[in-house]
Amino acid sequence: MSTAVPQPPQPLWEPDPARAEGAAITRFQSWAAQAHGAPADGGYPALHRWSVESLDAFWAAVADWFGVRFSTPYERVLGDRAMPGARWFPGAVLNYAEHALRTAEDPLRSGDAALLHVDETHGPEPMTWAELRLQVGSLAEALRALGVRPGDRVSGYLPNVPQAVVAFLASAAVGAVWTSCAPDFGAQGVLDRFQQVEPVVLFAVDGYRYGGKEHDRRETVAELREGLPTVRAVVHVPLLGSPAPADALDWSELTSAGTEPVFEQLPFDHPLWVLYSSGTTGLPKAIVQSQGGILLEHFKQIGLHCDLGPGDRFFWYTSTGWMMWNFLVSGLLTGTAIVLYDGSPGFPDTAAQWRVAEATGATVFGTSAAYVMACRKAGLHPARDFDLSRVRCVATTGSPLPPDGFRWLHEEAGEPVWIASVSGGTDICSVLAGGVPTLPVRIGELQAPALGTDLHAWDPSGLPLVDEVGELVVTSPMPSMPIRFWNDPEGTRYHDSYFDTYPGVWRHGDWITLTSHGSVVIHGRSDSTLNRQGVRMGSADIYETVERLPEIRESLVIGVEQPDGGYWMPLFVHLADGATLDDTLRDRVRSTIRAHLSPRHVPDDIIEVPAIPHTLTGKRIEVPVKRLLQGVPLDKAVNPGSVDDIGLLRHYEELARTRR
Ligand SMILES: CC(=O)CC(=O)O
Repeated sequence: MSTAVPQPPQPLWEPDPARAEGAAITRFQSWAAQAHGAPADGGYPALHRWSVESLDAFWAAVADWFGVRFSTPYERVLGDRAMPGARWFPGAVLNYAEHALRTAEDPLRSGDAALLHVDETHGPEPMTWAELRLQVGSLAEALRALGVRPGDRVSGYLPNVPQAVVAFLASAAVGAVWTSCAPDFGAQGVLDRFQQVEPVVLFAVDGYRYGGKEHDRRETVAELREGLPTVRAVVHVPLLGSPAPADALDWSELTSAGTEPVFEQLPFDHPLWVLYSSGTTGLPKAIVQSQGGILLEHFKQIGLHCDLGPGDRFFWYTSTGWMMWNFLVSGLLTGTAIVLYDGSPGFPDTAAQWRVAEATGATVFGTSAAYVMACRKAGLHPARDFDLSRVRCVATTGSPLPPDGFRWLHEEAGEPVWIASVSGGTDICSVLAGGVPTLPVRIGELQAPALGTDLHAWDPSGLPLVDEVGELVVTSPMPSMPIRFWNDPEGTRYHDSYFDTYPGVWRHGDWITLTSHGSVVIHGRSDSTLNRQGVRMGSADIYETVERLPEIRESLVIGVEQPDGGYWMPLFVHLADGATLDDTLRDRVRSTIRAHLSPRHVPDDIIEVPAIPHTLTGKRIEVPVKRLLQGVPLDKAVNPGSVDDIGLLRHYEELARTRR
């Protein structure tokens, strides 16, 4: 039997040695070797090992390297390392927004662009660091005058526009807890989120432009106001130019006083924002991350892994309803200008995002793997048709980038472009594995686990696997892990979301392979969360909406990753007596979902089934159905003893066979 170690596949791309030498991560390693005991040799693998074996030294080094301003110093790096419940930097006091606006204090930089706003009607409109700082300062003062205090929630029903960044930073400056939804969410979707956290202020647009059309949202905003009795003030953001309703405050009046910001000094674990992640049952999880935890995690990820700094322009196509928006805004931490594109990814044509990258001089351009595949399918030639000479990295997320996506980017996105396929999520508002500017890129692989991320692939009994598919686990705490879920006083939902499979160990819910050459391959969700174009959606939302229709007795929605990188999201319906699944009913199902949730929630197919299978405790069976649809045989996909009617599952097994 041969014991030869498998040879890694040939790299698709390797960093230019001079570039690798100058990368922040290389300089960080040399400095940390002197100042914090990091290994001077062994490159990224050695640095990564040290970062997870010496968590305290690593995170102290990150804080030092990025010059984190602790207005009261920390007593220790990790007070308690139990998961959940790790205590980071006890005693430390700071403010996230102060760091995001630091560049404005530099007279040589304050006149540079901090934000570049693009929409479907205009090219880049800059806002300088000085302007951003004063707008944030003015709005923070206005929020205080409205009685907003640290810990109060401030909500935004806003697209990806400068006003959203200003409102978030002003909230963080005051110590309020930010939360946002994109305006393509229907009223019920927003209320399911915001009602959980009881905001005192609502920033809301009158509408937005998307796909060449204006979408008036004033009626939805009225519904939100009705459904949010805790809101004391509504701030009207007139994107479509409509006047403020009589009882709403005017955006420009609150932001034009020219006031220097006052940054509330807050404990490290003070909540910064609430993000939402939809599960399979109940309301979306309301995930709370801390000011200090996000500050350090994003400094590391943006400064070291994305290699972003002053002079860079960071564009990620996102909406305010996805954590990539929060990640994008953190580009400001490293003095980088961020590109806010508020529009359709495919308007006026599929090339839209490349056009934005060209127009803004983006140096790191992030998008979804699905967009890359759409460009490939449309036969685009971005580097031929646009000046992408400034783009040095194209990053993708949302779903694993398929091998053809790597090849296409390598050929069509300009030479030599670094392809960073990254994966993490809302739960940590960051990246667990992805880009490293000093490592080679191999087709279909994420370059490596991120620094400070003790990532492994485990089998069901908790044994580590290499070169085999396992559950993605993180065995040491990370600062951006949730401090808690909102309205989860005992921490039960938080615990059950990540820690019920392997006690004390974070189970992320992805199937991965950790390769023997140190890279990571992601195979998709190991639970049944729907994840379409990077946006996680709860099946529960869809059931709730569809089953309001009298013709639908029960439903089941599944998201299936396809071998070609696509995503198939069928909705199975068990009809009420006498109902027929004809085109009229199909249209009604689609339009109900579109109106109450969003266009993204609309299924690809609606398929009638004789009944929906359940567990013995009455839960709809999603994961086994997904596995059946992926071709796993019935006896491997489900334990028959746990199902109310095993015969129902044969239907899905058969469907998978006929679809192949
Ligand atoms: C970084 C990510 O993992 C983003 C996502 O797909 O949710």
